[in-house]
Amino acid sequence: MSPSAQSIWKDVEQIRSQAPLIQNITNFVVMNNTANALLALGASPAMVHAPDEVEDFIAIASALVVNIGTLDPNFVTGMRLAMKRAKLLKKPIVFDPVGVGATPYRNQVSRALLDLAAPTIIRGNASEIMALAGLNAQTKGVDSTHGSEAALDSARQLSRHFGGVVVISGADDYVVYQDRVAVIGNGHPLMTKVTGMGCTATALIGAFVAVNPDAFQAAVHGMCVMGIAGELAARKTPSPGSLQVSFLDTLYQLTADQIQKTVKLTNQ
Ligand SMILES: Nc1ncnc2c1ncn2[C@@H]1O[C@H](COP(=O)(O)OP(=O)(O)OP(=O)(O)O)[C@@H](O)[C@H]1O
Ligand SMILES: Cc1ncsc1CCO
Ligand SMILES: [Mg+2]
Repeated sequence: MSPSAQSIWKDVEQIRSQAPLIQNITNFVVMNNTANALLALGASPAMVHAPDEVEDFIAIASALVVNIGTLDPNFVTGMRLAMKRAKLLKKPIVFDPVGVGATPYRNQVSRALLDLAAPTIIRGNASEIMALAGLNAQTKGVDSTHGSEAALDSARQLSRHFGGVVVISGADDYVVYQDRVAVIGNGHPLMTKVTGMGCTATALIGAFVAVNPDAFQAAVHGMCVMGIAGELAARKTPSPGSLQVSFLDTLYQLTADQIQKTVKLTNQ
């Protein structure tokens, strides 16, 4: 079934009623933002990265989100253990290759993690998706220097190689799986002035894939809700500090009617 306003709302209701536990191994910059976004959506976040406990924790979690934003060797050990165990236990993995392409360390770690345990869903901006697919893409640290459509071929290639869903975020978001592509036109440019909105999108996808076994749908639903909440929040404020707060409030109060009226989703 193609994703639609109705299927988005069905998953939002599932998340609100089930409050799935989402294990996050994520970066120090966004830990608070993404935990609050998961709570506002209705999920139950836990930021757990110590190598000594990640394997035990994934046993009780419904999905694993791995984000390489503030990478260090201890985090990498935790990521390897958690991803391997998640694979074994058939728990979905969502991977965010923050800043890949910027340094050889990020490239090596990302490729090794993907080879160790192929994620269910990968979400990055255009530069990150292109770098991950092996293109020598220009990147400016954690920000993209390309429009999202520039990474479509790379996303298709990654999806074929790892067998999972690939999301390219940006002004338009693309969700790619095999021969399927969905385009989401929601969002607002002010969202790029709040740190970690991409990381937040990845975390929200973690909640959707925890309640929906169709990973393509889950990724589309997560990106739609992200974009809709950002767009509605930006109608209430012109500045990034209050956008961050308004985004959480909007997410918490999101209704089926708002989704229906705001969603800009094209299934290709
Ligand atoms: N120019 C834009 N116009 C409208 N919405 C946008 C724009 N850029 C980003 N967004 C929104 O912000 C979300 C986050 O995407 P973005 O590509 O900026 O992530 P990112 O670069 O990975 O961010 P970060 O690394 O800070 O987490 C997108 O899914 C989209 O909803
Ligand atoms: C700013 C920043 N630096 C490393 S991770 C991160 C959060 C946005 O990706
Ligand atoms: Mg990012």
